[in-house]
Amino acid sequence: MLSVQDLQSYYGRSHILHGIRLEVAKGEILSVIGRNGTGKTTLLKTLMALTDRASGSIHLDGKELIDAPTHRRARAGIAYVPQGREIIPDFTIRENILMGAFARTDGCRSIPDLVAELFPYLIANLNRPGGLLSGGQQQQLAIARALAAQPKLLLLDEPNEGIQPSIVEEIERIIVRLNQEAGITVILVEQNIAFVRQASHRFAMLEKGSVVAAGKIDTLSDALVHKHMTV
Ligand SMILES: Nc1ncnc2c1ncn2[C@@H]1O[C@H](COP(=O)(O)OP(=O)(O)OP(=O)(O)O)[C@@H](O)[C@H]1O
Repeated sequence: MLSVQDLQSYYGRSHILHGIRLEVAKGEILSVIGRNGTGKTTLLKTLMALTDRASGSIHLDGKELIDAPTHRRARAGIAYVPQGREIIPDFTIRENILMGAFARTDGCRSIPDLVAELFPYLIANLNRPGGLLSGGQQQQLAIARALAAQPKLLLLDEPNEGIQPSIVEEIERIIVRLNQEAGITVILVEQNIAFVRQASHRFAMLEKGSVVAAGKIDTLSDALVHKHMTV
């Protein structure tokens, strides 16, 4: 479904990603792991055309997107949940969710059934301002906004960062459900290796902007984790 070849990415003169190669099959969860500062967020941003410059190839279902701006990638079926969530505090929950719907190509600006199924709390509170929600609820809102675009491919950047431990499991369950029940392909940046092992089909380990190990999740050994992730 997604094939990335020789991906280079830059912020100004800083060359951050060096020849990334990735393959993600339809229906998979690919987890991108690695130490802080190795380029995981930059990889997701580059897939969404949000860095200053990039080259290489990003094929989604056979369509080359490397020169496409962000809105065209959204319309091609990629949705992004950024680290820090970036919801608009003064907008209601409904308005925040519907922002995602502008990427739909069928002109429909409604809340999809999947969002209602996964996030009953949000649906019961559609007129509350997004800024009044807890961190975990805001994360749910950011995921709901992305799902309102009815994406094929969802990019999730550390969805459990800064969230109360009691809510983490709920977010994890939602990620697994949207993959297993709705068939949405996911690229997940995640620090929790136990969850990576439980939820993902494949992994890619980054170091200094390059993929240093990748494969089926059962090949993610403790030795690999220790070598590339402990400080
Ligand atoms: N806007 C920017 N301008 C210049 N350099 C940046 C910018 N954003 C990130 N970088 C640099 O790019 C490199 C990769 O950062 P990135 O945030 O992609 O890493 P990461 O693996 O996601 O780390 P973390 O887990 O801390 O989020 C780092 O050296 C960082 O300092």
